[in-house]
Amino acid sequence: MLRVAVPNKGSLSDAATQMLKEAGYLQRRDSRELVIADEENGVEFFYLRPRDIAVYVGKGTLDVGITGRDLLLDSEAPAEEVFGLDFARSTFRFAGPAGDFSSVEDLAGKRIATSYSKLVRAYLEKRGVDATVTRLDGAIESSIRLGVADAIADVVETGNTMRAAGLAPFGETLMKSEALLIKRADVQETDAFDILRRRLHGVLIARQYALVDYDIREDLLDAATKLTPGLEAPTVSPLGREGWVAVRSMVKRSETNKVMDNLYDIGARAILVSPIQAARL
Ligand SMILES: Nc1ncnc2c1ncn2[C@@H]1O[C@H](COP(=O)(O)OP(=O)(O)OP(=O)(O)O)[C@@H](O)[C@H]1O
Ligand SMILES: O=P(O)(O)OC[C@H]1O[C@H](OP(=O)(O)OP(=O)(O)O)[C@H](O)[C@@H]1O
Ligand SMILES: [Mg+2]
Repeated sequence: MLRVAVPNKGSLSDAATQMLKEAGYLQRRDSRELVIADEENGVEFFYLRPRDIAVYVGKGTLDVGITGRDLLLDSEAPAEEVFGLDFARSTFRFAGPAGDFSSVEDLAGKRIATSYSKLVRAYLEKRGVDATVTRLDGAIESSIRLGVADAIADVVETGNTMRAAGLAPFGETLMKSEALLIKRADVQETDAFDILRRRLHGVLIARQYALVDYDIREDLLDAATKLTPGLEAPTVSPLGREGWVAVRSMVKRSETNKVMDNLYDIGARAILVSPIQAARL
């Protein structure tokens, strides 16, 4: 059985479970369950702390897992990114009391609190900045007010948490993170792994793309398919109307309205957009 690590708590947990459900896998119903076997698909899911997932996968105890890129780097475990899963997107930034710092060099000799101490130490070393890094578990933004640190390094999504604590980000972004599918470097390329990878990719495609159908005069087909090239090539079918064809293509969901406007402008009609329920490319 393929052994898969799934986050049991925090920002990654619900979205990871939801994605695996959409990919047709059995998921736990009760958050106290630690392991569940999906016999039909030959996969066993282990629910673990997000921070520990790269460690288990790196050591080879588990074959693959879902975790954040920031957590993977901070673990320094020999696990590899397979692909991004397009959720839990965040950046990782230094921040301090507004006006106190303007660049990373200003951190020399200062105290920095973070939950990602290895990632921060590695970055400071690369930049040649000597500072004291203290690892705390969470609510990092409070550490400055409580006198434990001069600056912090933490996950930023909207920036609301930092702003509410009177802190401002400074210096370049240390990294951009999102949830990832990770694997052990030498994981066996079994059928179950290949199917998991393809199914998750299918969920990503179904979420990111929609189908557009429209009718167009044959002489305008080239112009229309330039607007809707699809992933490989659009499907062009005959239409019961002399000189016209029907086209079906995949378009980015975020671009559907713009594409529909542009198609209409060049003469396409009966333009319909529909969601993709599932995909296997
Ligand atoms: N507000 C957020 N928006 C997007 N991603 C986030 C956010 N907070 C944390 N993450 C991402 O979630 C992962 C951290 O997982 P973890 O479970 O430790 O998060 P958490 O939500 O801080 O959990 P906890 O409840 O234990 O504090 C990282 O990859 C991080 O980039
Ligand atoms: O930029 P924002 O949208 O405000 O999101 C970022 C915040 O979210 C996370 O905290 P979380 O809620 O997980 O609390 P924690 O600090 O206890 O981990 C992260 O550690 C930041 O504090
Ligand atoms: Mg947190």
